[in-house]
Amino acid sequence: MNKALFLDRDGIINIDHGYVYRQEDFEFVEGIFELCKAAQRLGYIIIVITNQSGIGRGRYTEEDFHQLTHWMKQQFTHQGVHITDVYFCPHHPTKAKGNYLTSCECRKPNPGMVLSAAKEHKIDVKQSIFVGDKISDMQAAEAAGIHNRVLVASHYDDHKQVEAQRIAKLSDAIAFVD
Ligand SMILES: O=P(O)(O)OC[C@@H](O)[C@H]1O[C@@H](OP(=O)(O)O)[C@@H](O)[C@@H](O)[C@@H]1O
Ligand SMILES: [Mg+2]
Ligand SMILES: [Zn+2]
Repeated sequence: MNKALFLDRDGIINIDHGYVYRQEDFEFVEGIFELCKAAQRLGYIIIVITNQSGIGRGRYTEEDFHQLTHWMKQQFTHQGVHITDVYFCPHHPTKAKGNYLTSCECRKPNPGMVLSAAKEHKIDVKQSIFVGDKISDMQAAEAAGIHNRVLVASHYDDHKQVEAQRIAKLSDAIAFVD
């Protein structure tokens, strides 16, 4: 069984400027490469779990997302970090168009993407860690059975009750990877 570092994307890997889909708007968060390198050294595989309702909302296309993802993975490769897989949810239950308008199992706070990743990559969730910036990340992680949950402070934190280890900035997450 593998253990994984699950990473949210917007707000954790890159600064969440709102529905980012172009390289020029993709700004890496300070400390992300160091966090990934530390996790890799300890034997974690790295999986990205991201809601991309911008696709369903018609702001950008799946092709735009895949192009940006390809580029993002290259940047990690240049830093010596291998991203094993990227899971995304293009849906939204009320704001999306056409077939994207659905209450799916993959959109966080639902655990669908984490569960698919666990199955496809033989991941033991109990040995894994999820780092996110929204309560919905922590809810998805909890529902998937991940105990080691780290919530990085962001303007999204509405201080709802959620069991997570709260940290001020991404670089503090390294302490929870062991
Ligand atoms: O943080 P992750 O899961 O990687 O991605 C979140 C994004 O898809 C977007 O999610 C949106 O929320 P809604 O999807 O509209 O609720 C907003 O928060 C956007 O600012 C944000 O860019
Ligand atoms: Mg986020
Ligand atoms: Zn979905």
